[in-house]
Amino acid sequence: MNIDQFLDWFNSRGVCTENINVSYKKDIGFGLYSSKSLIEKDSLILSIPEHLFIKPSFEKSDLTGFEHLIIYLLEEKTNPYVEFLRSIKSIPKWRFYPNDKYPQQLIDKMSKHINKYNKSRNKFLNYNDQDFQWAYYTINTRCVHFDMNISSKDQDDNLCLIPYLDFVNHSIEPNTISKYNSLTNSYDIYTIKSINLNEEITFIYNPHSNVDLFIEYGFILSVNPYNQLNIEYQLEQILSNKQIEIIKSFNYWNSLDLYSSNNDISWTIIKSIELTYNNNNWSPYYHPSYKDKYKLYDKIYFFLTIIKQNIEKDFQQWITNHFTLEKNILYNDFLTIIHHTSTIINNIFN
Ligand SMILES: C[S@@+](CC[C@H](N)C(=O)[O-])C[C@H]1O[C@@H](n2cnc3c(N)ncnc32)[C@H](O)[C@@H]1O
Repeated sequence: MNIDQFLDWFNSRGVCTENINVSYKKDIGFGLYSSKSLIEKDSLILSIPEHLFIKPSFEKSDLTGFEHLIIYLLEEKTNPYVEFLRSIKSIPKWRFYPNDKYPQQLIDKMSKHINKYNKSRNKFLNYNDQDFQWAYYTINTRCVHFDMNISSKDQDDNLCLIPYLDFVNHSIEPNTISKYNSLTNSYDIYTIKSINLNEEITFIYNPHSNVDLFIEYGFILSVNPYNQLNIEYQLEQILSNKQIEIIKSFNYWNSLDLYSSNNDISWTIIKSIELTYNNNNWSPYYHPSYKDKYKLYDKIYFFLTIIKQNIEKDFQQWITNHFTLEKNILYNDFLTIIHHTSTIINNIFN
């Protein structure tokens, strides 16, 4: 089914789309664009009624809501929206190149992603790989959060697919927000800026870093304030197993990320680094002693130097014909975070 047939069907459902055009662009795929000369800020531009949502059925209790939606896509043969979705490619590009020597920062998250994928894949062995991949990634890249009013608060149970709303692309400087309206039982899009003719309508999916966007959706942004650098495996290199156990026992082995826009460095990271030189008087609760201030400063600085060297090495090894642009952007993202963190450290200690 092509886009015009889908839009004919969708328009026959009675949704008002007079403010909006659907267009296709090479790098971003389909998207929604303003068809009015000017749409004012705070306008309701699209309202999709709940009866058009595709929600998980929860017929089988061993499946998550996400997996129920996969079954729906695989089994549904008459819904024109599902027919149309079959023509859209949603599989992130890196899944086609498993032999690239990706940097550790990507590998850690890719492994988590693949583990989750395989867990679902093993529950659906009666479908072939190609169909399953299509259904899995269609849900993964297009569903939205929706409170199903069930006891489970797991995000994989509280989601749905919303035809047409799923044409909206992601931006970190969006011109709309979308939310469920429980008075009208519809998912609504409101402008948060005025929008000119032909301007793309965007919202922010989530404050995703470029690594997350690359892995989950297959694209990255040239500028992204939500970038982060996970330093778990780097900390594992400077801490002994016993020290890691201590950190974990206080529930500090989490939020081990450096950020490109935060103006602080996380307490759990400071405490982890302090432990490398202060085994005897270390306490999880108190600030590092003032007299050791410069020691801590030196250790953090040294640690940042090691992280930088590891990243440089990792990216040199990532020889790729498929991701030249992504490689450059991600490399610069990480160096920017390290530089930003150095500046924070300087401000804290000097
Ligand atoms: C919810 S769909 C949006 C509609 C989609 N473009 C389409 O062709 O149907 C999400 C997918 O759109 C693409 N996308 C969304 N925002 C993007 C962006 N800022 N840059 C590049 N691709 C984007 C990615 O392929 C992502 O997996």
